[in-house]
Amino acid sequence: MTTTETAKALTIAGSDSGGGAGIQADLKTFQELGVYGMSVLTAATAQNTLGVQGVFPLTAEAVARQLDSIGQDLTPDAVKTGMLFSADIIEAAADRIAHYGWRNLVIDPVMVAKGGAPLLKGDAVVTLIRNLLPHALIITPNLPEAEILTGMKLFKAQDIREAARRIHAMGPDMVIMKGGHAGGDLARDLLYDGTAFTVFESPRIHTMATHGTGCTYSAAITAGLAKGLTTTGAVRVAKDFIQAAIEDSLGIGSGHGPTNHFAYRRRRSQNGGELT
Ligand SMILES: Nc1ncnc2c1ncn2[C@@H]1O[C@H](COP(=O)(O)OP(=O)(O)OP(=O)(O)O)[C@@H](O)[C@H]1O
Ligand SMILES: Cc1ncc(CO)c(N)n1
Repeated sequence: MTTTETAKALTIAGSDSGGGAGIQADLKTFQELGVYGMSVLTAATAQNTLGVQGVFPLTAEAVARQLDSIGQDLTPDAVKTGMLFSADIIEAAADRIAHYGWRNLVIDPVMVAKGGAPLLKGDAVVTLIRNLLPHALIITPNLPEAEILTGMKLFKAQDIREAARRIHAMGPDMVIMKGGHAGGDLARDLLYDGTAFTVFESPRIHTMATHGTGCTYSAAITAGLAKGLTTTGAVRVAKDFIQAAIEDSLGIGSGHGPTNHFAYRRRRSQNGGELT
């Protein structure tokens, strides 16, 4: 991106009709961080704060055509993937990402919704590893996803570090092991760049309103990369963004409510700060 251009980010993900996760969370986050958002839809989900009531995937052809429409006219400065659902959609996405040479790829390896509904078919995990991970700048697994990727059980800190090393060996330049699912007073994320570990942590908030935290966090990282931040800078902003979004919850719905995508920008403007 040159300084005169608007930063553009693309999300390749599923729709959450409830608006808290998926494409909707990604586009809201891009917008809040001052980045022009584009979207390639992989599936519609019938979903609310109570759970997932239905999953309706698009064909791989429909995904490939959307990617071509972007690639033939609009070059994203950063790209993220979320719910990809099936092996053939992953193949189409990996093929088009490689074809257009898109950089700054963030993979959120979405597998299961918080209520337990599968968002990735079991037989697609191997395709995700083989076809998509080698193109990634960053992958952001939560602990259950990291367990599926590595076949390990992740209870101890040293095992989480070993899992990060193994996922790094699958191809991404960097791995962020997210700590939302771990216990303890801190929500601690671990960034591994193939050499060293960097810890990003914040006080854990006790709330039901954590629907879409992973989507929002990886979208905020993607927005930062699109604007030309370093990886560490993008993760730092994303951590502040998700912390504010969980803290200032909206009280929407009667189940696991969405996070507050306005919160980070509101706080920045109240403090007289510029957006980073
Ligand atoms: N209760 C919490 N308090 C503070 N931070 C949290 C909390 N839960 C999650 N986070 C942070 O939110 C980000 C996303 O992590 P998480 O592990 O929840 O992702 P996820 O399980 O993929 O989310 P989802 O599947 O709902 O999209 C991480 O930075 C994590 O540390
Ligand atoms: C569409 C969609 N993508 C991702 C998630 C994971 O939070 C979800 N619940 N729904």
